Amino acid sequence: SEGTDSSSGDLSTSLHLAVYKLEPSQGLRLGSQQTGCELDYDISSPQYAVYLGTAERAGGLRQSRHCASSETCKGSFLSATGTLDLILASTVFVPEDFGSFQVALRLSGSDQCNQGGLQMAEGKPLDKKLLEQLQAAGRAAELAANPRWQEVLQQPVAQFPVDPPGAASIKESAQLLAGMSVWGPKVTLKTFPNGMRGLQATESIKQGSILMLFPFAKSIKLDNNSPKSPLPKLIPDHVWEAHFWRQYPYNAAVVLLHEMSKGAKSSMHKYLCMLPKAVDMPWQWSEKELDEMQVDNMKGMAADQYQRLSAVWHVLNSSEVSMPNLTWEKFYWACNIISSRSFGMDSLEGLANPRNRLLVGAAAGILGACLLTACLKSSYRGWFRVLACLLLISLAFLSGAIHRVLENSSTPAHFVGLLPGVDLFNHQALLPQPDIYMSQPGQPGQWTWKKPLDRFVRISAAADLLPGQEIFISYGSKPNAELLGGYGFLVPGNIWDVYLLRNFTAQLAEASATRLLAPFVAASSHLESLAESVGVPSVGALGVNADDLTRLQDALQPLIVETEALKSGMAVQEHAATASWKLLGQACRQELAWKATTLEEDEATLSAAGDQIARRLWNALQLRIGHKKLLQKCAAQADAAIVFLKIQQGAAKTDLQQLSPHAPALPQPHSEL
Ligand SMILES: C[S@@+](CC[C@H](N)C(=O)[O-])C[C@H]1O[C@@H](n2cnc3c(N)ncnc32)[C@H](O)[C@@H]1O
Repeated sequence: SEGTDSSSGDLSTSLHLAVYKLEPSQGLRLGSQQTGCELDYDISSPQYAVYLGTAERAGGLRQSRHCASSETCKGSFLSATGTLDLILASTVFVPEDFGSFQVALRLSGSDQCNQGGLQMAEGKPLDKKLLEQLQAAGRAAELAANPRWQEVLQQPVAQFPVDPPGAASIKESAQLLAGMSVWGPKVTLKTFPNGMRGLQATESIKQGSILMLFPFAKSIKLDNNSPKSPLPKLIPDHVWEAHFWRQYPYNAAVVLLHEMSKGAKSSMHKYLCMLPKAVDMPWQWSEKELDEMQVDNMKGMAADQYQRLSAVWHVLNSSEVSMPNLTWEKFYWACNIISSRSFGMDSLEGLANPRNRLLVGAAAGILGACLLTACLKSSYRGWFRVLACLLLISLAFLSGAIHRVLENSSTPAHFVGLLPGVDLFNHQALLPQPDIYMSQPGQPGQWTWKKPLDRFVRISAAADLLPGQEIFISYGSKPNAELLGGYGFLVPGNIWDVYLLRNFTAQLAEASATRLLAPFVAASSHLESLAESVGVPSVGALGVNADDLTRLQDALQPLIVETEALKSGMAVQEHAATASWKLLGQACRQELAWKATTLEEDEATLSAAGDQIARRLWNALQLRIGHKKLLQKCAAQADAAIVFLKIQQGAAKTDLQQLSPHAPALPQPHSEL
């Protein structure tokens, strides 16, 4: 029943059962008007962790109890000194849809307790003070149980609703998920307050325990390296081989489209209904929108992506391919889906191949049957029977050995696939460690199909997880531009963010034109090794974040020493350290000066736009704000290093104020170096 309810009668002997639906920030209040009554409660299968408390009518919490989700929560409260209210509330994360509870209550005590019965008020906001008390009690317990929770609570929540709507509603999706082959009893699907669909722990999960299993066979997948067409009837091998669409993500998109074309007949139909209707990628943005990112190569990258898509689309429409009813919109949707939610998986061919497994099994079976017959047939001579029996025993060991030989000689295959359920975890970019890892303990975010017969994708907890907590996986240590380009989202405050110093080579050349670095710049191999040493494979642009900067300086300094020493034969160690830091600081400031707007202006634009801001503009602004903060930080770090060196070198009188970390002032070109 829903709504206000009350009951009367002999409550000391009757159980009152009610199912209540609660709204966010609301509680269920059940009360007795009498003193000295005992209220037994029995709450079965709450969907979320709840707090129960009793309160005096005048306010103030008297007793409280935390009930974990899926725990059957039983106990009793006594209304010792006055009237008693039983309050049910979810506190830590008040879910949007609080769900339904079955609450069984039994009121006993004196006859007085029956008078007035149980008053039930549903859907009324809880007394603020009481709720705060409950929250404080609940949080204190949870914080004490897991200090990591503090970090999680402090994470900023993105204001913008980041997820595109799914084809199915969250409720439908949860039902669909339950009907699929995903095992994950402690995990539930949810839309979080920031509008993002993701997975939430419904109860405490211990570090290392498995929280989700998914059979590999139920995924939509293909071998990423295979030259053969996965759909030879629709796309002949020679067409498949001839085009670059054999590459990710186009190859897997074609397989997804084929699965979609089966409609309700597809074995993956439930999963397909859960996929987002649209994923917005930068290649779909207008030039003006791309400009808002203030990243040089974005337009080029977007144009390149669009051209590749168009080329594949062109071949798909040719007479050699028979994929009817395919539209451009469906095609690029599939590519975007693969790009934003597929997994790469290494597997072992050989035994992993079901046909090979069948062959090994059949051969062992036939041999075993022959030997068994030989064992049992009395017509054979005694010694032969003994030998046959021994062989039979060793067959068991033999099959194990064959297995191992095949396993070791198997070639690894790289699959790309969609893993239903597993693809509902969102990306953690605010903490270095994700909450979960896949299959291989100790290597969060990476996994290999170690055992060929291991047919389940396993998701295990990388830390203790608390009820109500969103569970994040890692998509890799990706900077925001890469997240935006490959997945259509970014994370403000992303700890992996990197800024590509454009034309760093040119800046070096400029710096060296008159002085130091001429031979160094001339030797492009030097530059390449420099780029490699900071983990950025491209020449001409170097990625910087605070860590890279130190590594970059480390790499730059000996080269300056080398060059200068060659020129003058002097020991230039000290000068080179300062020079390399100056060069880096200058590069960061130069980059900031090239931007069309300042950080302050961007932040003002963002806050002026408010909640109604267009999604693309929000993404572009967040990207460029993040970049500018990074550049300022790097410039400040370079300044600090120079000050430190000066102090070290005894060039006292250094005024720290002089080198303000955020000073936009530009060093003159060719200055001092
Ligand atoms: C593998 S899916 C994750 C599940 C997805 N939220 C859903 O409901 O289908 C990847 C997509 O989720 C969203 N996403 C994942 N992690 C995110 C994050 N940290 N911030 C914002 N959006 C995120 C992006 O839309 C991304 O393209």
